[in-house]
Amino acid sequence: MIEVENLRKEYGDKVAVADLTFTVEPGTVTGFLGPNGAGKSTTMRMIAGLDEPTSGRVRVNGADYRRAAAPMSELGILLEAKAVHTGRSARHHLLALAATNGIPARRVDQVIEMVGLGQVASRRVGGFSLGMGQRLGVASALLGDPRVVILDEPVNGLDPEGVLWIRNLLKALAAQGRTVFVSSHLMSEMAQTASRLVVVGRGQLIADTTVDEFVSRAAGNGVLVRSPEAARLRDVLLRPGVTVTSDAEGVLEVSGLTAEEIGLAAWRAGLPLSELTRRAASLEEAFMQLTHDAVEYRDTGVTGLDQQDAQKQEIPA
Ligand SMILES: Nc1ncnc2c1ncn2[C@@H]1O[C@H](COP(=O)(O)OP(=O)(O)OP(=O)(O)O)[C@@H](O)[C@H]1O
Repeated sequence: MIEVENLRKEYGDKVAVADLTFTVEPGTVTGFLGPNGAGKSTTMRMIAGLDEPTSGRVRVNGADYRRAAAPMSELGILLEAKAVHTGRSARHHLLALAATNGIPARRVDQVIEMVGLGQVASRRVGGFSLGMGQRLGVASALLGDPRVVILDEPVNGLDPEGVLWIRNLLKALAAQGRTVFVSSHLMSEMAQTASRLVVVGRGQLIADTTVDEFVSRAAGNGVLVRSPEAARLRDVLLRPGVTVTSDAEGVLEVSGLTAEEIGLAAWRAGLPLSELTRRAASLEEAFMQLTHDAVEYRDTGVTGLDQQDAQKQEIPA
């Protein structure tokens, strides 16, 4: 379990993380979302004890992680992908890490197999592709068989097979009862991997909830109804708490009623239906709506995530 309490990080005048409080529970994958510069990496680094908070505190498995007797068995972390320039082989890299942390050498072979690097374990890490480097990073994070796993943008630069592999790995780690906390810009990927979300914007908490509840908060959830008697149907459906809009003749967008309730109401009124489709906002739509005010780097007219990502590349590191 990760407990974050009133966590704050200031860099001079800049408040990177503003009094964040949330808990990440074991047994599920929790996604960590937020626009660029929202404070995700800074928060993850503070959880891992790599950055000192300005104030507030973090507990990993109920204790101060930095004082743990065997830190690698408490927490494993994969930070944002960086090229590793080393002449060592993957196996030697992991063996060195294991030796300094009192981890038996046989565990190195286990993690190498687990991440699918068996064929290339004796190759120089400096020549690894980004995907192979990510797998090595995951192997390092899992080396101590940690109860808590934190991964910052683990699917960055991975091909579809690598993305699927990460997704299944994270779910398997959570199913083993571990705490899995993962940041990603890929909303569709997060929707398929995480069941809970912590969403931040400008260093502040926007949501700490399930993926389903987060998506249900967004506008765009409703039922599309097509009927040759749309105007009469609209009168039948309208009541307090129900919204009916129409952009085209014969088509209604209804929110506040389920498809079943609409179908029953139409049948009772003797009105024909030619379509009844439940529409759910995607996680991406929900994210865009609910973090709209918290986007730090925005040009006028920019609304899409892809454009935000493009901007991210323009921001100096
Ligand atoms: N070492 C630092 N010195 C000064 N400012 C920093 C430092 N590290 C981060 N920041 C600032 O703190 C804010 C939060 O950054 P952080 O990298 O944690 O965000 P993020 O949510 O991980 O963003 P991204 O999704 O773009 O990686 C940003 O405005 C960033 O510019």
